[in-house]
Amino acid sequence: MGEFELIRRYFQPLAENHGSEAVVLGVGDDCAVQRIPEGRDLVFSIDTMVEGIHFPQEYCPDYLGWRALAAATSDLAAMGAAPVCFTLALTLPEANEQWLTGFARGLSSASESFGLVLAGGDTTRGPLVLSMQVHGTVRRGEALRRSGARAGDLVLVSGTLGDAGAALDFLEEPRPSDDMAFVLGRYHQPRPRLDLGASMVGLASSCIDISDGLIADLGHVLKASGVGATVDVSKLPLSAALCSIKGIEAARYGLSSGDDYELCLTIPPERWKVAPEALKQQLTIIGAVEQNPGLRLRGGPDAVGNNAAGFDHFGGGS
Ligand SMILES: Nc1ncnc2c1ncn2[C@@H]1O[C@H](COP(=O)(O)OP(=O)(O)OP(=O)(O)O)[C@@H](O)[C@H]1O
Ligand SMILES: Cc1ncc(C[n+]2csc(CCOP(=O)(O)O)c2C)c(N)n1
Ligand SMILES: [Mg+2]
Repeated sequence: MGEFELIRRYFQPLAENHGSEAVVLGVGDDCAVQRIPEGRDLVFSIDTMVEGIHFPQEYCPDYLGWRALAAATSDLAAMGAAPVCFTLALTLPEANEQWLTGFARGLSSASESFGLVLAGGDTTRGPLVLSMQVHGTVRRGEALRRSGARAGDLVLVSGTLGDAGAALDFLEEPRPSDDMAFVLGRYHQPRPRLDLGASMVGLASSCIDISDGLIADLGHVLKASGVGATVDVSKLPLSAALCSIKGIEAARYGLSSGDDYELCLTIPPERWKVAPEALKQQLTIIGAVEQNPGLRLRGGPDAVGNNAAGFDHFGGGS
């Protein structure tokens, strides 16, 4: 099977998954063409996944297709953007039909589930690496940014934290318990918080998605906003499964492990008061923004440290 046959067989069908009026021209030409509606801004981002770094060697291709698109799409959720389309740059060691079938299946269900149509890409031979560029739109000037947090704002997170990080210990488990199966599901099939992000436009003062752990990602918000915060570790939303698997260590996972793709937002208290009940139910208040720079943790077990700098691909060297 040649390069063009591979694209036609496995990826062309995704381009026809669900027509989007915004994609004027998709797979097959030198570029795709996207039309931006009047009064909206284009929001776009690219993320790469490398075998052995972001996913294990010999990883299930169905999960890989889903996870790679979910991780990239989570950045659209963090900006409050509505999803439109994505491009896929895929480097493969070989054209294995069984692998490609699984990968295209996982990618296709993620693309339908998140409402993003495949608009183009690039296919090359080499070590397994994939990059996805996602495109969305948001009302002009209203994209949620990292830089808008102000002293007095509440710090909120969606869902539960630490599950996907805990799953890394069980990726090879032949007979996982129910608790293990729960955290594994959170690692294999993360669900970017697109609806929540879009609903927070005009309400949140800042937003980031948690790909790298709460301490690291909230740290990016605080730095970009020129403020600090105190987080009450006893308020962290932790799943029953994580608590049962990790016990006293659960809070450490909630603070510093990545891959959950939940949102961390800040919001002025007067806006929180009038926020719709349906939004409040998806979020947990974990702390408050302060003038004094830096992140302070209180209310946690003694074992909890504050030094989770996040994953740095070039850190630790000279
Ligand atoms: N090679 C690069 N060239 C230009 N800008 C870059 C490059 N790498 C990263 N950036 C920019 O740096 C900023 C931070 O990137 P980073 O990848 O850490 O954020 P993220 O995608 O939200 O997080 P994650 O990749 O952990 O999901 C982004 O604005 C990104 O566009
Ligand atoms: C097999 C395996 N080992 C470790 C991890 C954890 N991990 C790797 S990179 C990263 C941060 C985001 O990276 P980037 O900044 O490049 O987007 C995280 C949380 C994983 N997901 N899979
Ligand atoms: Mg990135």
